[in-house]
This record gives sequence, structure tokens and C-alpha cells, in this order.
Amino acid sequence: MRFTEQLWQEISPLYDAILQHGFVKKLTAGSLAIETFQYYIQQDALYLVDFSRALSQLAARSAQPDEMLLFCEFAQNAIRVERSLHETYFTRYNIEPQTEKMPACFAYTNYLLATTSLQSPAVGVAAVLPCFWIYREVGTYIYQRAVSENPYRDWINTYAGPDFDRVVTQMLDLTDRLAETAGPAERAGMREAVRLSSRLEWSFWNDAYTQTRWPV
Ligand SMILES: Cc1ncc(CN)c(N)n1
Repeated sequence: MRFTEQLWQEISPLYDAILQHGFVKKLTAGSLAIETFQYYIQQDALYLVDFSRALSQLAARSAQPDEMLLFCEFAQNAIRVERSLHETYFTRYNIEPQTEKMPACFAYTNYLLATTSLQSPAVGVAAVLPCFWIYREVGTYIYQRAVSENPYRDWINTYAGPDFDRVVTQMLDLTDRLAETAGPAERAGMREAVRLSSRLEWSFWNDAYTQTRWPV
């Protein structure tokens, strides 16, 4: 069994919890409140900058030039492609940019930055993997069920689309390659990183759904 197949088995309860979350259910039905989406997209704009920074760190730390190229491309796309999707919504709903990260966004971005800079490159790659993988799976799941008049159609099409699928396949292949040369402790670290980032994906949607702010 591929290492990434094992990973998917391990995180499938977390993935199921994401699919059962009100945010995803309402996004699918097209009934997600605009304020909820607003919060999400404001936080996601902040997230993407650090996500791109984490990918740039992986590029700098890659052992292979081809991997460097991949991470440079992913880092650029995180800002160019996903930001253009965001701009569509910022304009459509008149959303003001936010400058303060709320708890889940803060935890997730700091976790990604710390892991991609301080852990081994293989563990760093595992930490960013759910950012790609879970979005493709959730995007595809929603795409297959979403109503056609869904106001969030652009978001759904981006993550269920062929370009994003190609990137996710490259990430999965790379993760499997790195796992082949990793020792048991490093593989355990990779599994833990995938679990943690998957939890943080759930938290990111949950914060938007509950409009979480810093309590003090
Ligand atoms: C929180 C989060 N995770 C993942 C993605 C997809 N790169 C995103 N835009 N936002």
C-alpha cells in the first residue's frame, strides 16, 4: 500500500468530520451565510501569504532541483491563482481586507511556518499536504453535489478543477517518494504532521462558521 493511502486511512475520520461540518454542508447547498464566507475569505487571504511562504521554505530546503521548481511553482500559485479567486469574492461581496489572524488561522500558519523551517523537509512536505489534498477532496465532493446556482461556484470549480488536481497528484507522488527514504521516526513525524494539518483544516472552517474571535 502506498504511504499516502495509509495516510488517507488515518485521516479519514477527520475528513468525514469536515464533510459533516455545517460550513461544508451549507457551502454545498449554496446557503452559507455571506458573513460566514466573508470571515473565511478574509482569513484565507492572510493564510495564503504564509502558506506561500511555507512552500518557499520547502523550495529552499529541497534536495532536488526538480522539487525546488515544483515548490516555487506552488508558492507562486498560492498567491497568484488563489488570490485571483479571492479577489472575485472581495469585489462581489464588497469585503474589506482583514489584518488580524483569528485563532485557527494563527495556529495553522504558525504551525506550517515552524514545521517547514524547523523539521526535516519530508515532515514539512507532509504538513502542507492536507492543504492541497483535503481541498481537492472537499472541492470534488461539493462539485458532485452542489446546486447549479451556487454563489460559491467559482470556489468549488477551482478546487475540483483539473489544474488543482494535477498539483495534488504531484504532491502525493512527492510525499510517497520522500517516505520511501525516510526512517521510521521520520515517517511517524510525517503521519503526525498530516494529522495535525487536517485537524487545523477543520478548525479553519469551524472558526469561520462560529465567527470565532479572540476571547480577550
Ligand atoms: C485554510 C486553507 N487550506 C488550504 C487551502 C488550499 N490551498 C486554502 N486556500 N485555505
